[in-house]
Amino acid sequence: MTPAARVQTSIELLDAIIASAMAKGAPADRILAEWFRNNRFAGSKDRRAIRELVYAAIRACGPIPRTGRSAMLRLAQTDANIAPLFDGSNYGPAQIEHGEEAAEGGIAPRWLVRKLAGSDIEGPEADALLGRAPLDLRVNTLKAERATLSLPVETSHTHAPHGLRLEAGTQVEQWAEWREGKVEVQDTGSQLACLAVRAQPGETVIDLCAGGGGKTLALAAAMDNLGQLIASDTDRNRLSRLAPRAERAGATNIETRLLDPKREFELLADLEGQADAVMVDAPCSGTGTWRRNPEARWRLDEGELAKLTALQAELIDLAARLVKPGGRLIYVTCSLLDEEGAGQFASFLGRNKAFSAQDISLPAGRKRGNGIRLTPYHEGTDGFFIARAARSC
Ligand SMILES: C[S@@+](CC[C@H](N)C(=O)[O-])C[C@H]1O[C@@H](n2cnc3c(N)ncnc32)[C@H](O)[C@@H]1O
Repeated sequence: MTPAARVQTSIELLDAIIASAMAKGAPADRILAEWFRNNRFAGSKDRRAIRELVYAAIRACGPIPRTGRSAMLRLAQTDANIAPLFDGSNYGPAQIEHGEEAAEGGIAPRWLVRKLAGSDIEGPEADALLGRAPLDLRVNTLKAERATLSLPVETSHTHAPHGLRLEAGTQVEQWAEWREGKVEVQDTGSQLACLAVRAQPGETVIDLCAGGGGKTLALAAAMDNLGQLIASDTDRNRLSRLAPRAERAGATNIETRLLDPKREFELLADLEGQADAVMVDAPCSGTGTWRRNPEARWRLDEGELAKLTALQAELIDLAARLVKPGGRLIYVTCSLLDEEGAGQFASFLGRNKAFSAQDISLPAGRKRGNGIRLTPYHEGTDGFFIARAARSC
């Protein structure tokens, strides 16, 4: 493909991504993967260039752009190589018309920029939300040790005790060490969140919103496969990904429970007041993970955010019912908005006097409210709020 044809293809893909974001449909990476699958004429260099262009254009626009072309024009304002490719050639984009408008730049839609600023995420903190995420691994201590594991590429240690960092884009899934379950792909922030659980061998631990089980696997390793680890979620697809991952990781103490939305407690009733620890890795706006999903900024609106904060409150209250006297509740969110993090947790403590916040000391992070905040700018991780509370005996 010519460079101009790559730009035109990226514009068309951006149109599809914008439409999908407005309809809350497939995410950008799925739209790209499908296009690459259906258009085999695009070689690996084309695919890499198109992916770069699409994501750079998404990052360059704050509010949702009207069209893919206006998004690409916005990118052209910051990258001088792009405007000359609007050359009107056969497969290239039409020439730029005089006065043709580019999409608006910025970090996010304005209402969200205001909310982030209200949570002290502005300036370089806000800019870093749209940076490029590195690739982090967690060494699975059920099968290997960080100190002795040898891997095909150079890695550096992260703040997490079993964390390794390597160049983004490395195809770790092709390594024998990955297939053998010695390493898992997991952001250092997620690893630190699991550390805050302090899961011990022999305990009863519940990962209430386990999703595909990224954190469950870290908890199984911390428990050395001893004790009861319950992974629950309302999403059948996500939860079903856990079994093959657990098998590869050699994690043998996990029980999955698929919950019914609004009737979550029914399937957990036998655990009422029984758990040593319950982690709520709550569904959230994901403002801390925009480095990986920059178009997620365009999917969120104030109504959606209000629904999420209400659900988070319900899930913390549900978790509290499962914690035994003397046990602990760990609240985690990959959002940097206080209403989903420090504020949400403070409200929980306010309405539930049996719980008191515990100081958590993690190898990285700064105090925020009753918990710890991690940000891409300061800690180089995804953005997280992590807090722990103990139930009185
Ligand atoms: C932040 S994600 C969890 C990520 C996961 N813990 C991991 O480390 O990969 C939040 C999860 O909450 C789940 N969820 C949403 N509503 C829920 C509910 N009512 N009860 C339990 N889980 C819910 C979502 O399906 C999603 O998997």
